Amino acid sequence: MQIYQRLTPIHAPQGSAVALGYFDGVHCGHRAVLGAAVECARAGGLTAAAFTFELPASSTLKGGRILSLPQKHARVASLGIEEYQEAPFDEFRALTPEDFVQKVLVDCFNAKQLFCGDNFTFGARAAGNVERLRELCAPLGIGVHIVPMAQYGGQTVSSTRIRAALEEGRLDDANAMLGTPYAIDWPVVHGKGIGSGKLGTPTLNQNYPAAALQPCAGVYLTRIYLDGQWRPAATGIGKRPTVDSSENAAVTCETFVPDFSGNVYGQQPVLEFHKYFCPVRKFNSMDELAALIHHAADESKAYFAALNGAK
Ligand SMILES: Cc1cc2nc3c(=O)[nH]c(=O)nc-3n(C[C@H](O)[C@H](O)[C@H](O)COP(=O)(O)O)c2cc1C
Ligand SMILES: Nc1ncnc2c1ncn2[C@@H]1O[C@H](COP(=O)(O)OP(=O)(O)OP(=O)(O)O)[C@@H](O)[C@H]1O
Repeated sequence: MQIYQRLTPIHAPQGSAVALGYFDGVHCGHRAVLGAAVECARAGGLTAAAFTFELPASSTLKGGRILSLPQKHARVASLGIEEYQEAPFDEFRALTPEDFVQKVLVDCFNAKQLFCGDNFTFGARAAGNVERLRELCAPLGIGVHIVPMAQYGGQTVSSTRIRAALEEGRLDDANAMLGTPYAIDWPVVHGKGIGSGKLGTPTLNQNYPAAALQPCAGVYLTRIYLDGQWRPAATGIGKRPTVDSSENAAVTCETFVPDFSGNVYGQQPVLEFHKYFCPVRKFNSMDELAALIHHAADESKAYFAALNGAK
């Protein structure tokens, strides 16, 4: 997938089928929109493209990011999108709906077919909606396709609902709406050395950047991609009350990978979250904390053994 970080003409000699939106999480609704653009492009000899944008790290416009950019890109690319435009929001935020259609969709995309959900808005102050998009595109011969809104639990799937589910510890709901497990790939950083020391359970620390959405504190059954294979693991997200009782203790994200030893500092392994296991607690001793970590790791091994056995 070719990624453009500025508003640039893409490679679309026969024109393009373009999916439109922010796509944080690349959830099942987004997949339907992106997938429809890919299908249309393949059937009609067009280039499969997506128009999205990047917000400054400090922006609260859309809430904390569900996925890192590499994770977002990997998921969009896996759906078959060939050309991906991810301009800074400021490059087009002031365009009128008319200018957005001309300068972005016509000049940059050579768009022939557009795909979005019925809540898509565009142009300065989100002045354009899907009816306006249709009005502006009809005289240009550009087709506008509104993809039916994906539902979960009787309500429309949205990035906002997924953020709430992750923050409330409802990982099953978040994963069902995402259509694939929630995952992170933050760089592995050094911890305090307690894990490999007193605790006897070395942990791999992948702490969240400020702009990212942080799921609910807790212990999770996870799997991590290391040295070319998926390995069952157990992850704790929280303030580590057993080892740090200070009020403003940092929240860390630490993963114990049983039967693995290796130096992965600086790498960005993908860590998938499969089950919420239990809350983080203050234990009376390091032995009790170590027992919980081993127990969670055993549960994770059993969970993935059962999952792989069922395939
Ligand atoms: C699966 C798992 C569960 C954890 N649960 C807790 C917990 O309930 N309470 C707690 O204080 N710390 C918990 N932790 C964090 C440990 O305290 C932390 O991994 C340990 O202190 C090592 O820190 P270090 O990486 O800075 O050396 C957990 C860690 C893991 C990997
Ligand atoms: N449930 C859904 N089903 C189908 N398409 C959707 C769904 N949700 C959003 N879309 C469409 O996918 C594209 C990207 O959506 P976008 O990321 O802008 O919003 P969202 O998922 O509704 O999140 P938010 O909660 O931030 O509004 C848009 O075209 C939007 O209309």
